[in-house]
Amino acid sequence: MPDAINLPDHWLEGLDSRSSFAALLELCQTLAFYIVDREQNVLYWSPGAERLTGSHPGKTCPPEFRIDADVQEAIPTLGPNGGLLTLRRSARLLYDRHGDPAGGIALLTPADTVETAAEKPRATSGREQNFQGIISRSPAMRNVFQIIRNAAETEATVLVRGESGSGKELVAKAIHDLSARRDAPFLAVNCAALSANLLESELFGHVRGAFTGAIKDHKGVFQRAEGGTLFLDEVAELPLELQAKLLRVIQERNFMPVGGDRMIGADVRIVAATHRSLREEVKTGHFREDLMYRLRVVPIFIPPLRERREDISLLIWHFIAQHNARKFRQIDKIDPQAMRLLLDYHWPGNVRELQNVIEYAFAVGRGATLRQTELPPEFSEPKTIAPAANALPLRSPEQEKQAIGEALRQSHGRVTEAARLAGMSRATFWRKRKHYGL
Ligand SMILES: Nc1ncnc2c1ncn2[C@@H]1O[C@H](COP(=O)(O)OP(=O)(O)OP(=O)(O)O)[C@@H](O)[C@H]1O
Repeated sequence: MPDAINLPDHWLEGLDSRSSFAALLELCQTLAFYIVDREQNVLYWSPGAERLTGSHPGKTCPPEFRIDADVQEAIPTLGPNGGLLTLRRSARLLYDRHGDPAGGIALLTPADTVETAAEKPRATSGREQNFQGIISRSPAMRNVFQIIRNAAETEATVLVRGESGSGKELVAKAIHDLSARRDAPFLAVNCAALSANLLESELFGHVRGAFTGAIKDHKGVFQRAEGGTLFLDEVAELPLELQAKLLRVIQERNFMPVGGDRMIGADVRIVAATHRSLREEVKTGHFREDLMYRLRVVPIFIPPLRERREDISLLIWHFIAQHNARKFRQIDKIDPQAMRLLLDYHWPGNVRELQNVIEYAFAVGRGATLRQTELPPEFSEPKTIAPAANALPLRSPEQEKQAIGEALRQSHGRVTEAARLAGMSRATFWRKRKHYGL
């Protein structure tokens, strides 16, 4: 046991214990520690402890974490990646003012990295885990955060690449919010979601009489985002004729509305995104090479969630906290089997899918514990780990069209929900919907 800490009695007696304790806890949040009461209820589980163990145990202290004596020991527990983790635990009993046991406080450190523990909290400090609303503790994402910070200081065009639901729009928004353009609009357009004509009109606007139905002038997003940032999602889907027009805006900083007769200046920063490799699209003749180079001045790659598994539990608790705040149901514990399934899942729909899974659990379940039975059906099917994409070719085009139509009906046109019902990412859903003319 370490030496006792001797502080002057008269000074200690003059302290307000409540605020002093609160100040101490606040200062130590990045450390992994927790406090239980006499009944072994968890009173406090620090963000550092949540990071280290990958979860919050809820109200009742798991057996391995009980504090009923002053101890220094190694304990095995389930780690953030679902594997077994050995922790070193130093626990102390706490006493009330009558000298009776009132619970305890314990500090946790990874048993095998005690020497480097001093650097660890810095690398995964609370600030780094929530960067402009992007929750992550993975080293790859910390790299992304740094590129966002640097790119935001410039006017460079950014190309974000990542699978559907991996957070590309969040990255674009973060760049906008950190840039000098933050007080001007941030507008997003999904290039896969509209037909070529509608997309042209949405991007560049049209004048009255430009085509049947153009009953009045319409300002496109390039005009409405004046001074701000335009997020062009699924930019690889942009038809070739519109690629030429986009290239012109980037080079000349002006454009012509559909049916117009004068150029309009465009002061807009472009952040584009794609789930495809633009290089491959260039090779197959679907994307202009000159435009690719103009767009990918600063390329940012977001790894899929399955490649940053340390983020899974963090995101689960993040979305649970968001739902808890709505007060319909409070979840403060995840059944270990449910947690194991969540940690092992392949997450083809990335963070959006995880968000939906938590929403599903809140909708179908009750009580303080998230149970296995509250996870969507794909978690009880034997092949949950296989990517959903593998299953798609099993459907004939006719079946697929039917499935998409049915999903749209069931979800009353809510695309995110419909995509989930059809077992596709939202981007794939949009593309296929367009393909089948639904
Ligand atoms: N790291 C993250 N932290 C918190 N929320 C996230 C994170 N990544 C994604 N999300 C949430 O997941 C959802 C999908 O994110 P987003 O729309 O940015 O993905 P995307 O890659 O642009 O998807 P798509 O290509 O389908 O448009 C959003 O609700 C977003 O807030």
